[in-house]
Amino acid sequence: MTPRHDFRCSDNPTGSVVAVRGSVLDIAFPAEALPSLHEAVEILWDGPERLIAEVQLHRDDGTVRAIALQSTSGLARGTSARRLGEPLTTPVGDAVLGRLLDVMGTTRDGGPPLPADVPRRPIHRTPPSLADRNPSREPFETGIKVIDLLAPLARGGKAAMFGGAGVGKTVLVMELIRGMVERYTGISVFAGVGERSREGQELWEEMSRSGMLGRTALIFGQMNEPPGARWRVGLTALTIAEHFRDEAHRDVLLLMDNVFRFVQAGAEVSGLLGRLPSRVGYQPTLAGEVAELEERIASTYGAGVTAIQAVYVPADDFTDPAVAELFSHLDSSIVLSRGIAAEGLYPAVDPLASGSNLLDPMVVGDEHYRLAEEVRAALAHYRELRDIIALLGIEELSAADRRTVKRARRLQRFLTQPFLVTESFTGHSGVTVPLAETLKGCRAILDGVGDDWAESSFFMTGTLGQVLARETALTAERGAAHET
Ligand SMILES: Nc1ncnc2c1ncn2[C@@H]1O[C@H](COP(=O)(O)OP(=O)(O)OP(=O)(O)O)[C@@H](O)[C@H]1O
Repeated sequence: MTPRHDFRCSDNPTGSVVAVRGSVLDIAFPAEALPSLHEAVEILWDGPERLIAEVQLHRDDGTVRAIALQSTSGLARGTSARRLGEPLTTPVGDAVLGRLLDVMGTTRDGGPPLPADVPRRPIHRTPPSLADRNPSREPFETGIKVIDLLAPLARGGKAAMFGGAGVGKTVLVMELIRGMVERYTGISVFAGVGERSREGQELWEEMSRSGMLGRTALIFGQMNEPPGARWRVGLTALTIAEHFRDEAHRDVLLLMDNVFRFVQAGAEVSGLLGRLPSRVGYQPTLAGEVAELEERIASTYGAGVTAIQAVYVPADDFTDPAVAELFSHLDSSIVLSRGIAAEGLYPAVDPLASGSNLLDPMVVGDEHYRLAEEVRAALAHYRELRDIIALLGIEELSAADRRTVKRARRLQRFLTQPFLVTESFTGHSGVTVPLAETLKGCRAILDGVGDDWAESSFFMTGTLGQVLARETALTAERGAAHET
């Protein structure tokens, strides 16, 4: 059998397309020159753009089955194909900063093409060995209260936002970009996987407005592109991030929206390749494909890759195999809840379902750890009491339970926060809150400091000081109304 990564091909012999089924091509080659798995093959056609396919399986001694990365519309049987002798490659290095690229590394921002001598790297690589990985984890402060308190992100770690349609994943990822990239001195790489194509353009414009574009590379394979492009675009972005980590020793912030679309594209490819589906119709290779991507997102002793990913949860079903598979690779999981979003409590982070490996007294310290536990306990108790309140009314609760409800509701509201990226449609100016202020505020609420303050004073604001300022203004307003 041909070795998996033997890409030698001395004379680049040509083959011929023998079957075309959408994105899947069967290509015949001379038996002694059969391309290796993952090798790129160029289809020599006169179509609108260069057509590259990646070899996925060997059908027999003389035929490979490959997945095209561009549209194959108009491609006829008998068209010639040429081995490229290497896997798909992407341009890397400083030249890609400030540019919007597709899965092949072609510029899509309307600007000039990249210089011809820009270095390129294959998109398939093995992850760093365990000995080369840096296991140290320090918290990465985001300025978003509920995340810093209950699901702290790790510098050089992996985090994901999970949620069904329209619960605020993209808004949260955008807010993290706004809040973090400004303070962060490293490089950012944004991978747009299978989402709306206008989002790419908007992000590019937003980044150039805020002056962050010079430190960012944007790689897009959106929902209008063929499954091959959506499937491989994550690896392209990751390869660019790895180059900055390994060659320039610079910290990289890798943002991916949306990783579920990567799994979905893999399922489409698997079906097209003729593999039998597995659980819930997913590809039988689901776990391997997710691991191939996630295991490469790693920090080495030279520099770290901090990854923030958005994960769409189909039909709000957290037991979905793709979602469950992704959960197992993360340091921090931020779960967004439809119920909380429906109450207007944004960011709609579920405090009980979200968590982080960093929430350990050895990492965040005793005080933070205990406070997070107390906040969770109060919110969990309130959740239990809600049914009783709905049936019998709050008066039926004991005095202690009524106090818990009062404080839990204030905590819930205190953990909401107006975002910088939503200023234009909510009318609230965005705030970021230092962790120390978040801890101080939660401690005070748990100790009953705000028991007599109006709930609305805690809603969509920043520090406890800002809550108090609102409360004071409200009291003054009430006093004035009373006098007239
Ligand atoms: N923090 C927030 N503050 C105010 N409104 C918000 C916030 N987050 C989300 N929303 C509201 O929810 C809508 C959907 O958010 P968003 O596009 O981020 O969802 P999503 O989970 O990415 O959805 P999809 O899966 O459809 O891409 C926003 O347009 C906005 O109206």
